Amino acid sequence: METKAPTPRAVLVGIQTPEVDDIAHAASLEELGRLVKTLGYEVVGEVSQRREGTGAGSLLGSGKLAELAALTGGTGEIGTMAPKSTAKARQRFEGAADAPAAREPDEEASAPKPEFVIVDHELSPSQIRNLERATGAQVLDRTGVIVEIFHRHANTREAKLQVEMARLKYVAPRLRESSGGGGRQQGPGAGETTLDLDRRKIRDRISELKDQLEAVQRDADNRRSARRDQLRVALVGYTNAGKSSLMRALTGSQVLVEDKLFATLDTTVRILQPETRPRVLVSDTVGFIKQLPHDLVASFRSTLAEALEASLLLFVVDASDPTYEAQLEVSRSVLREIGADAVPSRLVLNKMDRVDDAGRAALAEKHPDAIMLSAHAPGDVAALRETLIAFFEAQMEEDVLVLPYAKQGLIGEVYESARVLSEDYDEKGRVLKIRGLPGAIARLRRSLA
Ligand SMILES: Nc1nc2c(ncn2[C@@H]2O[C@H](COP(=O)(O)OP(=O)(O)OP(=O)(O)O)[C@@H](O)[C@H]2O)c(=O)[nH]1
Ligand SMILES: [Mg+2]
Repeated sequence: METKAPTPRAVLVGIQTPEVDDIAHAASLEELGRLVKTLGYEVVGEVSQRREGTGAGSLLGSGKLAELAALTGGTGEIGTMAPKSTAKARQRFEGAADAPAAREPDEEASAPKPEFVIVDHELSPSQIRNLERATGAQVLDRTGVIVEIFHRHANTREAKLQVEMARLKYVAPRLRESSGGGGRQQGPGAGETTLDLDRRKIRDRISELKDQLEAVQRDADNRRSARRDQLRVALVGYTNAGKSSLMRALTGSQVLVEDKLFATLDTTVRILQPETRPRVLVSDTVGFIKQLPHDLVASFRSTLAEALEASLLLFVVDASDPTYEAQLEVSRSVLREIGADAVPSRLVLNKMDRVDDAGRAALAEKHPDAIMLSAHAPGDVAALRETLIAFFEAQMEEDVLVLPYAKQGLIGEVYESARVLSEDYDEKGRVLKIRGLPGAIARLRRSLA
């Protein structure tokens, strides 16, 4: 009989810095917990502390560190390499404002100690080392968790290459001498430590990955440019906002919907249903999250390119989430970073079925131009479809094209990219009155010339 590997257990650690309010701090830890669950770990405890910053060598004050170590079965000591503790004034702020642990660990005597400490901030390699010494557990930071999720769930070749690259870039500075290693290499490359060697291997692999990625991305760019001038809407927004749910409802496609962070890691493109002429393409994209590691932003390239080339962005927001504004700001800033803020956009306040009347009124006042809906309400989705169609209709122009008899093969392309209002024949060829986006009409003219 096969026995299932036990679920790894993890303790979460969060620092509440002075600029973060209680709601945001709790939401951040809750989100971290969901990320950790996505990794398949069980969260068994939480240690939280108010501090001026997250830069201290051991992250936590000594008391909190001891509390954490008690949970994981560590010594609470980081040894001689630990930097000195904080200044007096800072200790006073921290001491006064110490938050109690939000969740108590399992008291079951027989329960195994958690093997992981997961910290809600980006840690330096030395902070990770210090925390591992003190807790005896393996330490991961938020970035590490996100990189790991992407690593496990990436599907397409492009996503896999990008994630491997992001992962290596994350791992390289955190490499340390293995306990047996640290000696000098013999033979070629002598004088290099094993650590240097590992780092060099990683550098080589990264440049190899870069080449492969460029090739894959050229293909993707070609596929995208074939879709240029088509009517394209991209669903963008924070993870778990309901983008894939809307995608399903709008296109009748079976994309994955899950109450899980980062359910979608690849971009999908489907046709708006019932189909229009010309048809509207809808893209579902990977969700954003706060403190997205920079190298992973690059790995969102396909999603972002999809967004950049869309005619319209729908910013999907979970309006029932108390921190929705911060989430919206995260999505906006990622898109701003790549210049997609020039693309016309509409705010979509989703999950309105979970918002009460007072909340609805407040949202309507704050975002008068937003589309409020529930992806689960067919009437709402039909109204959104009409809104999309009207958006494109307003940008379309009418024109007359002549399709020479020698180029009748192109008739399919005309019907694909524009709406044909009438067809006539004269001595030059087929005369088509069409309605479509100016870009699409210009492209048709070029291929007919
Ligand atoms: N109550 C309610 N739940 C919704 C609504 N839209 C989506 N959900 C739920 O929210 C969860 C996340 O939905 P998804 O569509 O997977 O969200 P997503 O934005 O694609 O998430 P990622 O792919 O992880 O970025 C699922 O459990 C959905 O059933 C809605 O309008 N109302
Ligand atoms: Mg999704």
